[in-house]
Amino acid sequence: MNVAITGVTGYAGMQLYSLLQEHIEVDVITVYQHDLTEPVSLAELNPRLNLAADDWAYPYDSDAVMADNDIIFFATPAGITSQLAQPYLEHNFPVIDLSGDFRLKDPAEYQKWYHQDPAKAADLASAYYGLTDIYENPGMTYIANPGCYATATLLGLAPAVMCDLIEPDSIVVDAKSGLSGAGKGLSTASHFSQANENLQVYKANEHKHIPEILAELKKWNPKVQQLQFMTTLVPIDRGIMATIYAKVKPGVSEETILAHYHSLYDENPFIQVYDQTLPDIKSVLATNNCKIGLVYNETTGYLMVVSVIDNMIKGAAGQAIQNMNQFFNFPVTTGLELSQIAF
Ligand SMILES: NC(=O)C1=CN([C@@H]2O[C@H](COP(=O)(O)OP(=O)(O)OC[C@H]3O[C@@H](n4cnc5c(N)ncnc54)[C@H](OP(=O)(O)O)[C@@H]3O)[C@@H](O)[C@H]2O)C=CC1
Ligand SMILES: CC(=O)N[C@@H](CCC(=O)OP(=O)(O)O)C(=O)O
Repeated sequence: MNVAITGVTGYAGMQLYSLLQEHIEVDVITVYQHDLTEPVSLAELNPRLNLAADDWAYPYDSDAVMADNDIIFFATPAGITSQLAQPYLEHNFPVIDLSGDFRLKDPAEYQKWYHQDPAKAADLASAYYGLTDIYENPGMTYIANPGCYATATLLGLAPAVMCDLIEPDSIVVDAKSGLSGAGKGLSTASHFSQANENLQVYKANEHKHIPEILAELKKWNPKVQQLQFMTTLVPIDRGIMATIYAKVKPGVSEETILAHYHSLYDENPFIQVYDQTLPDIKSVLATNNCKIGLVYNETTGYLMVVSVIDNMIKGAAGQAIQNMNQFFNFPVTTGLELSQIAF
């Protein structure tokens, strides 16, 4: 098959390109770039790509994309696909959108959390939220790839919320991310001398993944109406750890909790549940895995869930490929049998 990517000069796009190069169902990857007026050498556009032979990058053109490809991936910032999606939606052409533009269903909510103009309500309604480890795509062509923090948090909470094991108003998430989560652009917070040897809490109660996470939790259990969610920038290249706390419901035992986590995830090749040791970030780096550790505190009645992912893979490019595999009915692990870094 032929795949198109736009945003290959960014972190997520670069990661996606390199994973697609190894995908056995992918014959041709064509890069379309927003600021080109004529084809340029791909090696020149992004010298960091590992190319067997040089290729071309083309000016972005939706007609050319649809004529020559079977699917397009957008690894572009928020506020772009809301402007570019229309032709693909009209033609039911498969899109995997790594940005947040089509994750929320309510345009006003998007405006509130993203501070940008939303896509049309009807277009948002026709997008599918591709949390692939939980949902099966019924064949919808516009796939909104989940956010990185949202993925770690939702996978960590799914059994507890779906099976009504925790008090619905007691969920607190303390999530940490490495710097690649912020993309290639530099800000004061991500400047080396500010980020190195430092921890920075940011976007307190304002993070755009809050409504995304809450929307799914409410679908799973309408009793969940709120979420306390915090994000911290940690001085590592990649990786997310979501440490989640929630009060366990009276009468729910540790064994019951473990049984529900194992029941939802034991058949999933990408998710591992731990009840003795807690997972760390390095153990998922360079993989599409999510490792989930559980600790129950009998004294306080709180469950702590530790959910770790590689933000660039499970949190972005890997999950995007999982969505492509699901859409085209390829085996779920195709192109995603990645070895963790051994150290
Ligand atoms: N980094 C991560 O861990 C994750 C990222 N994402 C999402 O993936 C998307 C890409 O993120 P990331 O790679 O980190 O971001 P980067 O800033 O690193 O890359 C953004 C890419 O989009 C391109 N771009 C910029 N402006 C436009 C435009 N107006 N039209 C089209 N393309 C444009 C950039 O091109 P140029 O070189 O010209 O600037 C670049 O290729 C974002 O929506 C992000 O939220 C999702 C989950 C995790
Ligand atoms: C460290 C860091 O800055 N992380 C980004 C992660 C956002 C992201 O990549 O998610 P989207 O796909 O929803 O944009 C942030 O907190 O905004």
